[in-house]
Amino acid sequence: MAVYTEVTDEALRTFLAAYPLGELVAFRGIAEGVENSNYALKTGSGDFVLTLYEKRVDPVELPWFLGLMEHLAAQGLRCPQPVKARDGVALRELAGRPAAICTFLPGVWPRRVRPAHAAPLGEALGRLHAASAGFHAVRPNGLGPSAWGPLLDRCRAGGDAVQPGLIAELDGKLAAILAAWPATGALPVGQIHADLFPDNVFFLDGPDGRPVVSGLIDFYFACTDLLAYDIAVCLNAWAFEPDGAYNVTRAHALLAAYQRVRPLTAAEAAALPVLCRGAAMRFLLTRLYDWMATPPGALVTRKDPLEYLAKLRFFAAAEGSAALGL
Ligand SMILES: Nc1ncnc2c1ncn2[C@@H]1O[C@H](COP(=O)(O)OP(=O)(O)O)[C@@H](O)[C@H]1O
Ligand SMILES: N[C@@H](CCOP(=O)(O)O)C(=O)O
Repeated sequence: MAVYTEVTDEALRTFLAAYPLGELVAFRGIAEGVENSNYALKTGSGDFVLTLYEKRVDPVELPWFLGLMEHLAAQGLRCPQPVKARDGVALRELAGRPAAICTFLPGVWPRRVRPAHAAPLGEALGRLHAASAGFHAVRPNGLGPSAWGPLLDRCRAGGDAVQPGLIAELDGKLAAILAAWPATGALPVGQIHADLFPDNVFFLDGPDGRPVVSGLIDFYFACTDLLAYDIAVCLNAWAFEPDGAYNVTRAHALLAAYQRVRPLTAAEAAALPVLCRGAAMRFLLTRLYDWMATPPGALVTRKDPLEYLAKLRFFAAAEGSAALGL
């Protein structure tokens, strides 16, 4: 479910009249996604995605997100490119919501991650970081280490009902992560995606049948943070098998392909284990909070926080970066 705001044909036609995109040919709501309302749009000029930004996105931040996507697309990265209306403005309003049209990307996201996805993903992440180097506006990570304590506090009352002993375990693990977190200035910083999960990476089959990245989407958690933290997010999201086992071969392929674009510094390589623990903590906490805050019967499917407890435990026990595939 991800159409929270309905758009009438009439409102859409009036909205589209501001753009040089030709006549509306087809229009349908996209069921996937959780944050915003997305519509697939076909006009005389081609295929587009119309997004109406819902309550969880702060409208003040939208120019930063759209500016980053515009910058990355101009650098040749395959990501949604915001489309400007005739007056040069991409961020507009529709049905009482901030709204924007972006280019539609071909491909599908992998429902089942395979070893062959790892190298193209690593390369795409490296390219994203390289392409973002010229984008200088800063957006602090609202879900970075300083947010984890307050988020854990908000889960304190109900967390142990999800799993007995959970809150005490997270208190201990969070304290250890924060104590080992890299000092400011120790690692390279840049624009990161921060949520590059399989559902945000589209693939097509290349000429040899191997998957090729056809697009990266959903930049609405993007921020200015440690580049290597983005790798840690990807290892969390892509390197585990459905049975919970860490696939070190797949992780190695991801890391090696990334490093062909941007080699890691020695400090980044050494910090990888704590960055992976931090990324596991971040997704565990947001899932735990959503798990407790989402009322029964809500249309959004809740994501399992305990999947990330298992990942956090794995990273806490792993010995060094080599055990993670570096
Ligand atoms: N530029 C795009 N090109 C093609 N499909 C897109 C594009 N943007 C979004 N989508 C589709 O919309 C779905 C939800 O988008 P997403 O940005 O993940 O939403 P949310 O932020 O609400 O989670 C995606 O899974 C994809 O099917
Ligand atoms: N990737 C996060 C949830 C964010 O959802 P998205 O649909 O905006 O990518 C998680 O798995 O917890």
